[in-house]
Amino acid sequence: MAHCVFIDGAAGTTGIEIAERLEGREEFDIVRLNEAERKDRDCRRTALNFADFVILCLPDDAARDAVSMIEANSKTRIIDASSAHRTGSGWIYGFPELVGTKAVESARKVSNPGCYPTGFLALVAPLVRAGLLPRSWPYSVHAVSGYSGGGKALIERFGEERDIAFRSYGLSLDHKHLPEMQSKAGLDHAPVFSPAVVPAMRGMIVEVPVPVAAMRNAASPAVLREELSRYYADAPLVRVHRDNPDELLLREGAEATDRLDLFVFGGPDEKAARLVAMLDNLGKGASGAAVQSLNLMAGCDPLAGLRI
Ligand SMILES: NC(=O)C1=CN([C@@H]2O[C@H](COP(=O)(O)OP(=O)(O)OC[C@H]3O[C@@H](n4cnc5c(N)ncnc54)[C@H](OP(=O)(O)O)[C@@H]3O)[C@@H](O)[C@H]2O)C=CC1
Ligand SMILES: CC(=O)N[C@@H](CCC(=O)OP(=O)(O)O)C(=O)O
Repeated sequence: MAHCVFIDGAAGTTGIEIAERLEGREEFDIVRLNEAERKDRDCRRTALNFADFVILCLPDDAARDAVSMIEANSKTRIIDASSAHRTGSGWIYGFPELVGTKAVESARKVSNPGCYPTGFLALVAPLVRAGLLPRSWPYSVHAVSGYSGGGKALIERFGEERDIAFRSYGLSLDHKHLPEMQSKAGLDHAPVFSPAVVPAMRGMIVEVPVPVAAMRNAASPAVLREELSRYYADAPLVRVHRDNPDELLLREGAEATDRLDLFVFGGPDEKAARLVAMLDNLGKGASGAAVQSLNLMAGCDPLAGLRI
């Protein structure tokens, strides 16, 4: 029998992309609310408690409210795309490559990782765990994202202000992704995070500079690359590149992808490295990750509906 799935926030950027990935899949029946119902709490409450799986594609407060509407003894299992529960207890962090597929398969409540943390953690967490990068280093993260990362509001803004070439933000140094980056990588300090948006619909580049020669207990770039290759050898969505390109490009009209590409660039003297992740903020950074977790929770082909 098909599993019943309710996407709360189905009219938003992430929700639409999840529905596209589930289109035509026989394993799932999608519960749909019409325009008049989709923000009605009673209609949502009914759907939230009726569905086998609920995927929350809502702002944080609305996601918390949705969770509060699910009855304690309900059979409903939850995937929350918002940042409301990422470091919350009782929630499994929906990054199977880092937490293990089994943890996601059996979870009742999964919190989808943030888009920037997906890139940061994919690079740093396995290396810190392996003792090849120190926990105590004050890391920094530089990242650029396509404007769909900011949902409908930012898509609309970039549609109107066509002269924005680069938007640096997070300038108060309290970006909501910091707790997740620190805790899931097991770091002593939150990184200094410099996010920016460029006039491309989707895609992102997340970079962590590591001055290995100046760090205690840090391995060479070649060893870091080797460890990432080993760690992700059986991860079908993640590719660790051995042959580094001369440049990395985000393209305005980039196709959707659920892949995560990782690079370790090292200088000729191997004294420093640039760890770089490229991904689609709406792919492995949001909707693709939600479908990946749903596949595991529902016992389906782990790659069904994903674009790799
Ligand atoms: N965009 C991205 O790349 C990523 C997004 N996320 C997270 O996913 C979540 C959704 O983001 P995104 O899709 O980009 O945002 P959007 O703003 O594009 O979509 C949010 C949707 O939620 C609806 N909504 C808001 N409040 C309620 C409510 N109380 N009840 C029902 N529906 C409601 C909105 O309705 P309306 O259409 O009327 O405004 C909208 O359709 C957010 O928490 C975001 O941070 C996570 C990773 C990446
Ligand atoms: C470009 C842009 O605005 N990006 C969003 C993050 C998108 C994301 O990962 O969202 P959540 O963590 O909220 O789920 C931001 O910086 O707030």
